[in-house]
Amino acid sequence: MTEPLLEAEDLTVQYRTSNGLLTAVSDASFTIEEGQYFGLVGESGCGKSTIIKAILGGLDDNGRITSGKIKYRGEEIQDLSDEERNRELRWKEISWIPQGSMSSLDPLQRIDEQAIEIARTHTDLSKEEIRERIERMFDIVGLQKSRVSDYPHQFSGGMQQRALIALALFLKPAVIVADEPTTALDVIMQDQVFKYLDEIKEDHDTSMVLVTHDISVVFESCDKMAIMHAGQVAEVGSVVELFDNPRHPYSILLQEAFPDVRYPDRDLGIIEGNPPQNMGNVDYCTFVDRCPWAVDECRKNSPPLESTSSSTSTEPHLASCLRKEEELKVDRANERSLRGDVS
Ligand SMILES: Nc1ncnc2c1ncn2[C@@H]1O[C@H](COP(=O)(O)OP(=O)(O)OP(=O)(O)O)[C@@H](O)[C@H]1O
Repeated sequence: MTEPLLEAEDLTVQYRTSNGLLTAVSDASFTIEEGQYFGLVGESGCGKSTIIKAILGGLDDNGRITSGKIKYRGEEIQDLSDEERNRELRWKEISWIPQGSMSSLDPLQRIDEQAIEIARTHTDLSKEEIRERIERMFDIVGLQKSRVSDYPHQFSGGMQQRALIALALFLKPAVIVADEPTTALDVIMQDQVFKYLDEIKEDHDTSMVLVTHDISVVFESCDKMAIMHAGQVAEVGSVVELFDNPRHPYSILLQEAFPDVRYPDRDLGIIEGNPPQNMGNVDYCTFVDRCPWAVDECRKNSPPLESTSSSTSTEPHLASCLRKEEELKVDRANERSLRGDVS
């Protein structure tokens, strides 16, 4: 079997805080294959950006991978130095579209100069080819080609974000890591960027890790997804499978909370309570206090992320719940409180 393109294996990340160690990500595992678009979803604070930063080697100074591995094409990358990472991975292999462009563009260099510097370090493209590619990307993200020689400060905030997307994509990287990439853009521009992402996926077998709050974007654009809750991966599998047959209580309640065109008259559920701040090591299910189906056992151990019976040979469907094989049904009569019944 070939190695996955990108893999997180039992990844735990902790931050030092004035209250002690905070576990932002706990034993997270997932794999991304070549040509796969992978969505990472979950409430604010569940650890999505921390995972992205861990993949890119950009954790804040007080953050550390305390256990687990991140592999790229089978090679461990979590301990690479910045220099090794820049030389071997950045831009050409793994390219990053961050949430905000301000800290990512060099304010002292024109965009085309930045493109030339990146491409010269990572490819043997000629100056003309580089210019052609960055101009084509400018066109795609809705910027005038004639502006490739502008400095970042000559663009508006949204235009800077588009210039950054152009830089992140013009070398056709193997994996694009995108943290809410189009949030700052208007709807038409978002659509255009996603259309282009679909196009390069077809043409180059590009993969993507897409972090977003917007689950509908994941349904539209991704093949596979992980749903996170308070540092733990609740469930991971194909988007269709997770939507049609969620196995983790959090995913089941999330599905109830989102509008579904198939059931336009359905009342939407709400997920009561707030996710916990995980201080110290996590040896319990982080959803336990919000879960209508929790049992004592859920407080005693952190449930392993394991295969469910709906896994297929081509796409495992994993969930981290002791009750993942039971038919958990939301009690509709009591839907607002989301007390559940097991049938
Ligand atoms: N530098 C830091 N120091 C201490 N705690 C941090 C730090 N960065 C993140 N955290 C904490 O780690 C947890 C995960 O944060 P993270 O930013 O990864 O979440 P997220 O899912 O990306 O949230 P959002 O969707 O709001 O961006 C949160 O509890 C957050 O407060």
